[in-house]
Amino acid sequence: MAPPNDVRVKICGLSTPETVSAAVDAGADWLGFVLVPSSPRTVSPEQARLLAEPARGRAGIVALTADASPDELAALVERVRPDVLQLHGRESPGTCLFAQGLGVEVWKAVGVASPQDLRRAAAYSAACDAVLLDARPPKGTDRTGGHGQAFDWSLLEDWRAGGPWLLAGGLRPENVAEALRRTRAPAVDVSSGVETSPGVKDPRLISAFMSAVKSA
Ligand SMILES: O=C(O)c1ccccc1NCC(=O)[C@H](O)[C@H](O)COP(=O)(O)O
Repeated sequence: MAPPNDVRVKICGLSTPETVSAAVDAGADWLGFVLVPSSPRTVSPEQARLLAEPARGRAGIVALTADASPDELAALVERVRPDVLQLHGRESPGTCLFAQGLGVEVWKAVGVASPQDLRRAAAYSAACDAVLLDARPPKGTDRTGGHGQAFDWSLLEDWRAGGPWLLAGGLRPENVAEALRRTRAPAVDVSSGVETSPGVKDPRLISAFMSAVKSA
């Protein structure tokens, strides 16, 4: 059997103590809390902080927001005390730099559907700590992530990242090994693929996803 690899994993959209604990026990590197009101996974800053508390020091705490103002970002950092702010809207590189000044790591999500999107992602590398490549949201929705849809991984075949990055979008226990083989991603992010319905995480799927990554 091949030795476990060092691909890192973020489980996103956690909203119960049981699934936080399942993710930590399965070896997740980061736990994501969605602070976007239109999401089926949304939690308040206070809920995120309470849910994260038992996991601090065992996994990185990621607070996810979209198109928040500078004041809102500062309040969110104060109230949740995350290790990472994931900006999942139309934030500029300038906003990423501002968020870094709040004393947290900043990850910028970029929707990918074309080589041009990858060039856009490169423009963020100097302004944030990591870029998260995700599928673009389906037309007609203003929710920018968590749709369980993959983008065309062949776009990444000749792509060279300008810095740390994560692969997201439509990953599941059944397809994550293929995604890793085709994209050589150093880290992956999953939400819908470890749920039984939107917003309802399943500890068994979390464990299956982690095993699929580690044995890829
Ligand atoms: O998850 C959400 O509901 C969400 C809402 C608004 C903005 C971003 C959101 N999620 C961002 C994530 O990091 C997801 O994990 C990522 O989009 C992958 O989701 P999925 O394809 O469902 O695995």
